[in-house]
Amino acid sequence: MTVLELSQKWHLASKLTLSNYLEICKIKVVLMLVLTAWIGIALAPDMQRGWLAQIMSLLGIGLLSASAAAVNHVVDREIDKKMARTRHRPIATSQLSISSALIFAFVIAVIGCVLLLIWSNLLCTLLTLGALVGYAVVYTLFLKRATPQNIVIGGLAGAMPPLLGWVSETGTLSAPPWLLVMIIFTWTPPHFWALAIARKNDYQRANIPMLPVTHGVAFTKLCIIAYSILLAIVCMLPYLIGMSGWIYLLSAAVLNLLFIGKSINLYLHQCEQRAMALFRFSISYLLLLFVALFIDKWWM
Ligand code: HEM
Ligand SMILES: CC(C)=CCC/C(C)=C/CC/C(C)=C/COP(=O)(O)OP(=O)(O)O
Repeated sequence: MTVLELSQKWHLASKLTLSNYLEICKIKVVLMLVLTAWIGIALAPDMQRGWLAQIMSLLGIGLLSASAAAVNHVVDREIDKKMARTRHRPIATSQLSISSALIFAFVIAVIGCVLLLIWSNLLCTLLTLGALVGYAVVYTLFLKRATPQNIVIGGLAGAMPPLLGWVSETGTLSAPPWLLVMIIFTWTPPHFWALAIARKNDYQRANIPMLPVTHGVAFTKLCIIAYSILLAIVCMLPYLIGMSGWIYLLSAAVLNLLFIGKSINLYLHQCEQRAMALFRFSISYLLLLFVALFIDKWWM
């Protein structure tokens, strides 16, 4: 083998390893979590910490979220092997060993904690660690396998980042960021159940008690409508307490009308593609809602 061939092989192997590590971090989800944490910082009272401290805090929150995602991949490897959507994952296919994944998760968690301790504060570090344990242990190891309410309760961990961002800035707990947590908390069930309807057979095969498996698709669709209405109500709270203005109110009204409309549409039609479309819409919805919160705060 020539030196050129060897270097090409090494290049390919390292690219593959990097993409495996990125995959177990659930990088797109983590980017969304970091975005919501950033809005938490942007809406908090300005503590004159400067942009470097804010970026480092977001990096810390992102690293701890990625660590939680990596642990989820290790804990769920047997389930992942049984589901069409997840059976190509690096740990499920043994492309990445359990020990490498756990060492990786530990190292990035330690770096994340150090960043948060240096650039934010102890309360933010502890709360972020709490969210990590909430997702990687409480949701993944216990709730996911135990009850169809798994994602309702477990959703709290993923809903925490706006509060984490706010606390990284202020060092104290206060009421306004909890409203943002409540928004993501209420958004999570329709976000996930839409996907669970489309992937019902996967969950059935893996023996995971997701709502469409235990209570049927029609009931799950009704729950999605109920949560989308609740979400619309919760979304009004930032305006009602004077935290956000009319740009946010208008954006939230349009987005929620669309969400409710699409949920009702899903109930009225038996079509797997509509469920996937609602799942994808839920992601754009959250992105646009949080961008609207930001624009509302900084353009007025
Ligand atoms: C317990 C709570 C949650 C559950 C059970 C859940 C479930 C899922 C699942 C199963 C997927 C599909 C992943 C895949 O295709 O491999 C997904 C995708 C996604 N979720 Fe969630 N989710 C939750 C919370 C959140 C939160 C809090 C956020 C952001 C704030 C979020 C953002 C996203 C995004 C951006 C994607 C698309 C990822 C991609 O395209 O690769 N999720 N979610
Ligand atoms: C520190 C902090 C904020 C932690 C939150 C971590 C985090 C990555 C939350 C996202 C929730 C999520 C993607 C759940 C899906 O898990 P699943 O196992 O049901 O989905 P899967 O089958 O795709 O793995």
